[in-house]
Amino acid sequence: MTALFITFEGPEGAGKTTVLQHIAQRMQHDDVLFTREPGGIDIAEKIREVILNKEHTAMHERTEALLYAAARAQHFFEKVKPALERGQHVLCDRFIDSSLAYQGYARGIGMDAVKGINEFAIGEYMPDVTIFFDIQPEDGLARIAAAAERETNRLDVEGLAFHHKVYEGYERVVKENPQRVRVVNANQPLEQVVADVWDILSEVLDVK
Ligand SMILES: Nc1ncnc2c1ncn2[C@@H]1O[C@H](COP(=O)(O)OP(=O)(O)OP(=O)(O)O)[C@@H](O)[C@H]1O
Ligand SMILES: Cc1cn([C@H]2C[C@H](O)[C@@H](COP(=O)(O)O)O2)c(=O)[nH]c1=O
Repeated sequence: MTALFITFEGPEGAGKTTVLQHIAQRMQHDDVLFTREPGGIDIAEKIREVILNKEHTAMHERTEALLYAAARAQHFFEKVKPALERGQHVLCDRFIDSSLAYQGYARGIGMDAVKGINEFAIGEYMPDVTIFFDIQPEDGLARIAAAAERETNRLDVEGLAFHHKVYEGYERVVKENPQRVRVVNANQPLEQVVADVWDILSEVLDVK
């Protein structure tokens, strides 16, 4: 079976990281790589620290978009592409759709401009399947606020209007990519969200 690149997307606090942890525990395969953006590899984790640092309030939105794309290029060519070439499926917490929703739509740079930057960064590569965790921003942010162990970052602390724009950006991504993007209701008990994601993965991968 050809190795697949599967990405997990959604607003803040949607549950992507938690669900991925459950999937990783349940999955019996060693031919699956779990990773995340921004980060997943040393250089990209260092870029992550710069982007998400709450003290960096002066960061221009173009700088932000370029840093996400730079982290993506390093992570993609150093970790994701070699894994796919070895035959490993890759499950990645966030990818280019985050840039489209957050930088392209919510920051107002424009989705086409962000596509252009990313085309330079990683070429034409796109995920095979994307699972969108659908939750209203208020509900996701309330989860983060309730999670004492979760440190907030520079993007989390943007106002609610920004997070509503992020959600609208994702709605566009979902509408424009019906073949690639699968939507899961993330505002359900965790076990149900895990089960819904598992059903999609079972359909596209040979998992037990
Ligand atoms: N279905 C759920 N119901 C209730 N709480 C949940 C659910 N899924 C996750 N949570 C809790 O919500 C919080 C945020 O979850 P998580 O960090 O997995 O979200 P995320 O999508 O990765 O967020 P971000 O992208 O903002 O980091 C955590 O405290 C987690 O335990
Ligand atoms: C990849 C990517 C991410 N973001 C934002 C989304 C979140 O606010 C943070 C990442 O934090 P998480 O806890 O790991 O989800 O970065 C973005 O704005 N653009 C992107 O391309």
